[in-house]
Amino acid sequence: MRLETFNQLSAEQAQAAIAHCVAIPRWRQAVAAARPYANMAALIAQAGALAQQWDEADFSQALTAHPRIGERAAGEEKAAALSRREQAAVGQDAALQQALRAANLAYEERFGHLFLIRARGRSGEAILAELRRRLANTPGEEQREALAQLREITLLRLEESFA
Ligand SMILES: NC(=O)NC1=NC(=O)NC1=O
Repeated sequence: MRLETFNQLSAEQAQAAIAHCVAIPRWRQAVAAARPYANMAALIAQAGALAQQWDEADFSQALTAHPRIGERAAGEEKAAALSRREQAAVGQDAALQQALRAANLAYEERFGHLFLIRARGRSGEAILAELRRRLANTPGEEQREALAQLREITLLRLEESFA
């Protein structure tokens, strides 16, 4: 979609146009309400600033739309298709898949929620290394890192929506 088109949509249509970026309705409403955007830089800047407001509740809500790393997102909606593409780099190596499964479980036991990472541009091995590194975080450190990763995924998806 062109940014000019996005600027002219109704509020509901604009929110629907960015629904695949992140499952946080409050953010989608605020990004749509801040239109019109003069250019992509203004959109990304505003979307990023709004994403800085995300708290633990927003994070939990967003996780419902992200499959575990290494697991294929089910369903045909756009967000699932994006997850599959973002995670394509994880590849099919059985040993790596097994190591990711074990590390994901350890992470979920320690932090009580899914491990989230911006997978785009990362190999499966790099993701596993990050997962193991972050396992050593305190809950506070990990909340900050996980929110930052959610922002990266969201802004990447937003950027390519209007590329
Ligand atoms: N658990 C995850 O990290 N999921 C994901 N990371 C991405 O970059 N896309 C996903 O769906």
